[in-house]
Amino acid sequence: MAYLLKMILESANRLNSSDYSSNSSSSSDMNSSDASDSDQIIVSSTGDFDRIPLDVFMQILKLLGPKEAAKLTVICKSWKLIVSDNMLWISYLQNQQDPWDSKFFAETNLRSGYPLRTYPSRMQSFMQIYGQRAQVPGAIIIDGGSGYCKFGWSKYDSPSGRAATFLEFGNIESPMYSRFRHFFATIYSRMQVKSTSQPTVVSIPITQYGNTQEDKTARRKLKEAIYSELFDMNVPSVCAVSQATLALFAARRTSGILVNIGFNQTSVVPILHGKIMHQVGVEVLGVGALKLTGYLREQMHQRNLNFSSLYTVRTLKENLCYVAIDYEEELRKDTEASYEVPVEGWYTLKQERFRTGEILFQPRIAGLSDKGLHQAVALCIENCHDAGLTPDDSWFTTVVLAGGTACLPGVVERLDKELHLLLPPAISNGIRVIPPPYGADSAWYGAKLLSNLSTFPDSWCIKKKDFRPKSRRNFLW
Ligand SMILES: Nc1ncnc2c1ncn2[C@@H]1O[C@H](COP(=O)(O)OP(=O)(O)OP(=O)(O)O)[C@@H](O)[C@H]1O
Repeated sequence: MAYLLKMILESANRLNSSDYSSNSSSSSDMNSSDASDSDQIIVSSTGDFDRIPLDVFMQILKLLGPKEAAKLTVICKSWKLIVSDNMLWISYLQNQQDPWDSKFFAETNLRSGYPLRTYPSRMQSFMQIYGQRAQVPGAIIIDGGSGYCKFGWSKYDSPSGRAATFLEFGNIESPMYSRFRHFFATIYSRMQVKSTSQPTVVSIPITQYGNTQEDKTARRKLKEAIYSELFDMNVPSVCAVSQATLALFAARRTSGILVNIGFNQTSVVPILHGKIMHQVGVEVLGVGALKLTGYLREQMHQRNLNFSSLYTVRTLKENLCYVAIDYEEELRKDTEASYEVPVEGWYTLKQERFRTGEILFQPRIAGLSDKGLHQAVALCIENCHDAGLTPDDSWFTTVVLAGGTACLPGVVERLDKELHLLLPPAISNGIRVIPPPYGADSAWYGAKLLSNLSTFPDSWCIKKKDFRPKSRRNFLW
């Protein structure tokens, strides 16, 4: 094997250093090569290598790695055909750190930007895609949740920082220019990057849900404010996409119902081909992470369980609480369990463990008048059905959860069960509830998919010179 590798490399190097070398830089080859465009050298075989079975040949190429393999395309047409094999480049992409499924989803569904177009009829070869991805500059990703902001560099595995939005930046749900500026400037400074250095991808909060002209104007202004502020900071190109859409992309879907159990509220968002269907209706519930923490705190007070900060309550919620599949039955069980909170010590919870999450489905337990989560999702599904936007119903039968609270054990199963009970079988049979793809960081990961696309930034970002706000600076906030 080592001998074969050596022979291949030698023959490639010989040819690379001869006449062909002028146009053989590995990355440009990868970008420009196409199985049909090498007319200069027409050789019908790979010479002595013809005797090697193709699968062995492929194994050798896999061992050589993408850089060396790319050089081999200049040897002759036969080599080029073999080396351009999609499966070979797929295997190189699979060997990289990000999950292959997500990369494949992104390259086949998100390459075009809006409007989304699904390939692969006009798909480029994976060799070209590999080369283009290698050259993508990457981006700063900022997902400014109303409770917690997640930020980081798109080429990293996960967000490099998280910050409590309400403590550090004020409430960005009422975004004034100065708040935006302070918010973005703080993040760039935390990341120790210049705003001018990279494109920035920002999640747009799920606000202004309605379909009135006022709602549309408010949404447009919010988006324009984000772009304006970042361009004022000389960010070279900017992409702002809804937090809900990004979370759906993270689940490798472009259509479905995205249920974000957020910090202050829960939003049920119908999305078709990456666009929020405001005309169908976004359902909003006043129950979110903060209410769950508050309700657990109340129950702990009632049982005289002392704690010095809300951090303790939150930690217990995240580590002991769950959602029961059958609430009444759970009340009859012994559900006692303990957890040690650093510094504070051991705590034992009983029914609080499942009563806390139950307010998602029965808000009245905590004195709230909202609909239950399952009722809001069922209503959204029925609205999608009635709207008849597509010939079949498949787009809205996938329900994707997002947000930290959606990580509570049992939420997926309970929602699935309740939806099957509420909806007629004709609709409920196809329903599938999907857990949050990356927990509280789902939107951040959706933005990461966009930022590493072979077509990024051109397909998704706007450059400063192309930005034409309708009402620059003339905003209400
Ligand atoms: N495993 C878990 N179980 C239960 N709750 C969790 C878990 N992980 C995180 N959370 C809760 O999720 C909340 C933060 O959620 P998230 O980061 O999705 O909010 P956000 O993005 O700021 O909200 P929004 O979507 O409204 O902007 C916190 O209250 C945290 O306690």
